Amino acid sequence: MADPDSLGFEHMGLDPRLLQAVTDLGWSRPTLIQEKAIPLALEGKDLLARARTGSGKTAAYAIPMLQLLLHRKASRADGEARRGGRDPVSRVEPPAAAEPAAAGLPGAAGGGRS
Ligand SMILES: Nc1ncnc2c1ncn2[C@@H]1O[C@H](COP(=O)(O)OP(=O)(O)OP(=O)(O)O)[C@@H](O)[C@H]1O
Repeated sequence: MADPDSLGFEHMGLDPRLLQAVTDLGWSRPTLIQEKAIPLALEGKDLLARARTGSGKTAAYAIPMLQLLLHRKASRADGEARRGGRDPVSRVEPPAAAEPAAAGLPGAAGGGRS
Protein backbone atom coordinates (compact mmCIF):
# COMPACT_ATOMS: atom_id res chain seq x y z
CA MET A 1 0.00 0.00 0.00
CA ALA A 2 2.58 2.60 1.04
CA ASP A 3 5.02 3.53 -1.71
CA PRO A 4 8.55 2.52 -0.56
CA ASP A 5 10.13 5.14 -2.86
CA SER A 6 7.92 7.97 -1.67
CA LEU A 7 9.06 11.10 0.05
CA GLY A 8 8.44 10.44 3.74
CA PHE A 9 5.82 12.26 5.78
CA GLU A 10 8.70 13.87 7.68
CA HIS A 11 9.73 15.76 4.51
CA MET A 12 6.34 17.33 3.95
CA GLY A 13 6.64 20.08 6.54
CA LEU A 14 3.84 18.63 8.63
CA ASP A 15 2.99 19.82 12.11
CA PRO A 16 4.72 17.62 14.71
CA ARG A 17 1.33 16.56 16.09
CA LEU A 18 0.31 15.22 12.70
CA LEU A 19 3.65 13.48 12.25
CA GLN A 20 3.16 11.88 15.65
CA ALA A 21 -0.34 10.77 14.73
CA VAL A 22 0.90 9.20 11.51
CA THR A 23 3.66 7.44 13.45
CA ASP A 24 1.17 6.25 16.05
CA LEU A 25 -0.90 4.73 13.25
CA GLY A 26 2.18 2.83 12.15
CA TRP A 27 2.33 4.53 8.75
CA SER A 28 5.99 4.56 7.77
CA ARG A 29 5.53 5.98 4.25
CA PRO A 30 2.79 7.87 2.45
CA THR A 31 0.88 6.07 -0.23
CA LEU A 32 1.24 7.31 -3.80
CA ILE A 33 -1.88 9.47 -3.69
CA GLN A 34 -0.75 10.94 -0.37
CA GLU A 35 2.73 11.65 -1.67
CA LYS A 36 1.31 13.45 -4.71
CA ALA A 37 -1.63 15.23 -3.11
CA ILE A 38 -0.43 16.37 0.31
CA PRO A 39 2.33 18.77 -0.83
CA LEU A 40 0.04 20.40 -3.40
CA ALA A 41 -2.82 20.75 -0.92
CA LEU A 42 -0.45 22.26 1.64
CA GLU A 43 0.46 24.88 -0.98
CA GLY A 44 -3.22 25.76 -1.09
CA LYS A 45 -3.83 24.28 -4.52
CA ASP A 46 -7.25 22.96 -5.43
CA LEU A 47 -7.07 19.29 -6.37
CA LEU A 48 -9.17 16.79 -8.21
CA ALA A 49 -7.57 13.39 -7.75
CA ARG A 50 -8.55 9.83 -8.43
CA ALA A 51 -7.09 6.67 -6.91
CA ARG A 52 -8.23 3.17 -6.17
CA THR A 53 -10.37 2.41 -3.18
CA GLY A 54 -8.27 1.73 -0.11
CA SER A 55 -5.31 3.71 -1.47
CA GLY A 56 -5.31 6.29 1.33
CA LYS A 57 -7.31 9.12 -0.20
CA THR A 58 -8.94 10.03 3.13
CA ALA A 59 -5.62 10.96 4.73
CA ALA A 60 -4.50 12.57 1.47
CA TYR A 61 -7.05 15.33 2.05
CA ALA A 62 -7.49 15.08 5.84
CA ILE A 63 -3.81 15.63 6.69
CA PRO A 64 -3.51 18.95 4.78
CA MET A 65 -6.90 20.04 6.05
CA LEU A 66 -5.85 19.42 9.67
CA GLN A 67 -2.52 21.13 9.08
CA LEU A 68 -4.22 24.25 7.73
CA LEU A 69 -6.65 24.29 10.67
CA LEU A 70 -3.82 23.90 13.20
CA HIS A 71 -1.86 26.72 11.61
CA ARG A 72 -4.88 28.96 11.32
CA LYS A 73 -5.58 28.42 15.00
CA ALA A 74 -1.94 29.13 15.89
CA SER A 75 -1.74 32.32 13.82
CA ARG A 76 -5.05 33.65 15.19
CA ALA A 77 -3.83 32.96 18.72
CA ASP A 78 -0.53 34.75 17.95
CA GLY A 79 -2.31 37.77 16.55
CA GLU A 80 -4.63 37.95 19.53
CA ALA A 81 -1.71 37.60 21.95
CA ARG A 82 0.13 40.45 20.18
CA ARG A 83 -2.94 42.60 20.66
CA GLY A 84 -2.93 41.67 24.34
CA GLY A 85 -6.09 39.66 24.23
CA ARG A 86 -7.02 36.07 24.70
CA ASP A 87 -6.95 33.23 22.22
CA PRO A 88 -10.16 33.69 20.22
CA VAL A 89 -10.21 30.07 19.16
CA SER A 90 -10.29 28.63 22.65
CA ARG A 91 -12.59 31.33 23.97
CA VAL A 92 -16.11 30.11 24.40
CA GLU A 93 -18.70 32.80 24.27
CA PRO A 94 -22.42 32.36 24.64
CA PRO A 95 -24.41 33.33 21.58
CA ALA A 96 -25.53 36.94 21.55
CA ALA A 97 -29.03 37.54 22.79
CA ALA A 98 -31.45 37.33 19.92
CA GLU A 99 -32.49 40.69 18.56
CA PRO A 100 -36.19 41.24 18.12
CA ALA A 101 -36.90 40.13 14.58
CA ALA A 102 -38.30 43.46 13.48
CA ALA A 103 -35.81 45.70 15.26
CA GLY A 104 -34.54 48.43 13.03
CA LEU A 105 -36.81 47.57 10.16
CA PRO A 106 -39.10 50.21 8.76
CA GLY A 107 -42.45 49.73 10.36
CA ALA A 108 -41.06 48.17 13.53
CA ALA A 109 -41.83 49.86 16.82
CA GLY A 110 -39.83 53.05 16.96
CA GLY A 111 -38.03 52.38 13.70
CA GLY A 112 -40.59 53.14 11.06
CA ARG A 113 -42.51 56.00 9.67
CA SER A 114 -45.31 57.29 11.84
N1 LIG B 1 0.39 5.87 4.46
C1 LIG B 1 -0.27 4.81 4.89
N2 LIG B 1 0.40 3.74 5.35
C2 LIG B 1 -0.26 2.66 5.81
N3 LIG B 1 -1.60 2.55 5.85
C3 LIG B 1 -2.32 3.57 5.39
C4 LIG B 1 -1.70 4.75 4.89
N4 LIG B 1 -2.68 5.62 4.52
C5 LIG B 1 -3.84 4.99 4.76
N5 LIG B 1 -3.64 3.77 5.27
C6 LIG B 1 -4.67 2.79 5.65
O1 LIG B 1 -5.16 2.24 4.44
C7 LIG B 1 -6.53 1.91 4.60
C8 LIG B 1 -7.33 2.53 3.47
O2 LIG B 1 -7.27 3.92 3.58
P1 LIG B 1 -8.51 4.85 3.18
O3 LIG B 1 -9.76 4.26 3.67
O4 LIG B 1 -8.14 6.22 3.59
O5 LIG B 1 -8.47 4.74 1.61
P2 LIG B 1 -9.42 5.49 0.60
O6 LIG B 1 -8.65 5.61 -0.67
O7 LIG B 1 -9.94 6.76 1.20
O8 LIG B 1 -10.57 4.41 0.45
P3 LIG B 1 -12.04 4.62 -0.17
O9 LIG B 1 -11.87 4.79 -1.66
O10 LIG B 1 -12.71 3.34 0.18
O11 LIG B 1 -12.65 5.82 0.50
C9 LIG B 1 -6.96 2.40 5.96
O12 LIG B 1 -6.97 1.30 6.85
C10 LIG B 1 -5.87 3.37 6.36
O13 LIG B 1 -5.69 3.41 7.75
